Amino acid sequence: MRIVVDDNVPAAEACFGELGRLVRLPGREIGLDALCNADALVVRSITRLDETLIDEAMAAGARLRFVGTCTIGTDHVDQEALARHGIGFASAPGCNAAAVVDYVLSSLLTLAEYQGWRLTDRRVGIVGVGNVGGRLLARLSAMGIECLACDPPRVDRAGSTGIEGMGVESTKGFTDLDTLIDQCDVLCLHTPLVSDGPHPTHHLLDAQRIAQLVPGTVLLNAGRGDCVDGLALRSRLAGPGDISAVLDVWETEPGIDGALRDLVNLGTPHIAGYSLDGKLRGTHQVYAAMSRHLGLPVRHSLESLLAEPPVAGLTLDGGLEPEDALRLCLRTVYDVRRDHVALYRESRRQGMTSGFDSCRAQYPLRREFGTLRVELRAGANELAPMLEGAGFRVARG
Ligand SMILES: NC(=O)c1ccc[n+]([C@@H]2O[C@H](COP(=O)([O-])OP(=O)(O)OC[C@H]3O[C@@H](n4cnc5c(N)ncnc54)[C@H](O)[C@@H]3O)[C@@H](O)[C@H]2O)c1
Ligand SMILES: O=C(O)[C@H](O)[C@H](O)COP(=O)(O)O
Repeated sequence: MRIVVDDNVPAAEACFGELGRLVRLPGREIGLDALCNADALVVRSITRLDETLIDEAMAAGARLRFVGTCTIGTDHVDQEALARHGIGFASAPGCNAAAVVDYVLSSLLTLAEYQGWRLTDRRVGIVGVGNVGGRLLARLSAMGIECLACDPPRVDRAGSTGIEGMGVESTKGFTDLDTLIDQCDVLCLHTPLVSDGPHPTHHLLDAQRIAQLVPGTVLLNAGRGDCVDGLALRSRLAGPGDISAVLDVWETEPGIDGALRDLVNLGTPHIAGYSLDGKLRGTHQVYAAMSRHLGLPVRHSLESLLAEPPVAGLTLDGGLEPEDALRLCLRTVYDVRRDHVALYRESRRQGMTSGFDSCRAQYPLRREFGTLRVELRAGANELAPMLEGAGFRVARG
């Protein structure tokens, strides 16, 4: 069995090695030739598997039996075409959701510091309340931050406008996007890219909605680049310049708009979910699904793949403002400024496309907030709710 695996999938040898012979390829080079010579494919979001490519490969006699994407997003794979050819498919729902929430908190706390405001004084609107948005809602609410949420497909599915079952009380309930735009200081987009149906997300934030953003709003997109009209955002930032923007995802990745990159407050190369924990969860979820598809046992546990974090603990004494303490803890684990600087440096040095991709290919080790144990001395116990809410493991003094 020949398994073609994206270069950027960690621990593939440990997981898939016993299922077949591995061939590593850069994700953007997995095309017709690879499909025609593989029994299974393990990809990430940069490999486009559309209907034409799948049909062409199968018409050319491909023996492909299984495709797995070690990512949450699935808009790069035509699942109907795979099913039509009897090819098994699995993605990795939720695998890197915790890392995306870490990214959002790191970004917002950084902007708050630079611009002189406190996150606890802001109302946050969350668009798309699934694995990522739901975790963000839970963490922000536990930190005492007021949130509004918008997720029309979820409301359709639940048949109500409430927030039942989300375990969150400080949130008033689900509402529509225009209310979020009108009433929130921060707008976080965590929607998949959906082109059709009753709730499409392509240019969900179009020119009209971008014009409606209240001055002072922070717009953060860590869903898919096409959910925001990049040209309209560029005009708003270049013109009045009265809003802030954090972009992890961009239209036309990896060849992103350099003018927009220069205008956003924080710009990163689609790495919000790039914790080692998140990537290994993705690998393991696909490995487990492929094993089941082949009728084989799942021999390796996720825990066996994860090493100890480089910094496991931190001790805090009293006297720190809660948001300063939070910044200190989160920067011990992950500091978004590193990725922002890397994108600017590498895209200037190598050009936009290569710079964007090289930051992702050579991504440094990053762990999740949940790997850090924060020990509080007696006088610092008041910090516990904020730090626990943000996702750290806290031991009170
Ligand atoms: N930047 C990154 O590194 C990164 C990492 C992980 C995921 N993502 C992206 O984030 C997306 C969301 O991830 P998730 O794990 O939460 O997915 P999910 O499927 O668990 O949740 C997505 C939610 O968005 C909602 N939604 C769909 N259309 C909507 C609309 N028009 N308006 C409002 N809400 C809508 C869905 O009902 C669902 O509840 C993924 O599809 C992926 O594209 C990006
Ligand atoms: O959908 C996802 O899981 C993320 O967007 C993913 O982390 C992006 O990383 P890539 O697949 O591009 O390596």
